[in-house]
Amino acid sequence: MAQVALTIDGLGVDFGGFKAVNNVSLTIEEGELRVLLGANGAGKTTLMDLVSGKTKSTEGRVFLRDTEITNWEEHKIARAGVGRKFQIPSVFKDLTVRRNLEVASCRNPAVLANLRFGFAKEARDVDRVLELIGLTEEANRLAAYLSHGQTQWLELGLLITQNPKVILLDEPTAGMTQAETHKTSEIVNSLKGKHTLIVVEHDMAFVREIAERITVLHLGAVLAEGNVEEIETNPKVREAYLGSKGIG
Ligand SMILES: Nc1ncnc2c1ncn2[C@@H]1O[C@H](COP(=O)(O)OP(=O)(O)OP(=O)(O)O)[C@@H](O)[C@H]1O
Repeated sequence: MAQVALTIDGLGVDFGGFKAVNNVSLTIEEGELRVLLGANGAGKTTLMDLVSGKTKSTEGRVFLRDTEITNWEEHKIARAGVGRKFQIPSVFKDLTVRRNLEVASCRNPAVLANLRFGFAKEARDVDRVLELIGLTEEANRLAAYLSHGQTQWLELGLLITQNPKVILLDEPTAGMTQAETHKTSEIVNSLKGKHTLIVVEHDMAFVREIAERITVLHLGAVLAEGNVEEIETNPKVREAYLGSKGIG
């Protein structure tokens, strides 16, 4: 049986009487890619905030593998292995793409340990990530000259380099062109099995390209869980999330 990467158990938050997230339970396995879907205000971002420690929960528990991380400080949760990509990139614009990744890899203690044996492994790690995010040809360009999509991919690369146990991606295709969105789906698909990801996304075309298991949130609670077909044909989902228009 696959090892569990993240367990969310009865998690919730009460904002002065309003439960933005209400008794949510999820189990994410190692190497799994889970999509979180839901209409505006369903509680997706708040759930990510509760997992990453940005917001403190008022009920329930969160475990990273076997370690309970409920309501730890945000930086401590990040250090324990929950990596989060926000829409606003934090790349160093006056460094090259490669240098950005090298700097990120030096923040990773495992890579630092390897430096004792020379830089070969670090360089290999950076090359691997460059390939994963499709920026090998841009390696020596300054990050300032990257397109919006490329900057987002580099940001994802910075996260991957730090090798978190779980990666949280909040609307990774926001503001992207169709071509960039498609390339993002290829990148995300290539991460499957190697990294554990939770992806919050609205764009159904993108979701169809990447999704294995989908959890649908509605009014702060889990409404349904299943594969793309099960979700698209689920009457409760169609009614709650999609109105009469259907998914897409
Ligand atoms: N700090 C807060 N205090 C009070 N209400 C909040 C707070 N943060 C979020 N909410 C409310 O909780 C609900 C869930 O918001 P959330 O941003 O998690 O939804 P979402 O599913 O991510 O939506 P979107 O797709 O629009 O980003 C919303 O009604 C929002 O107004």
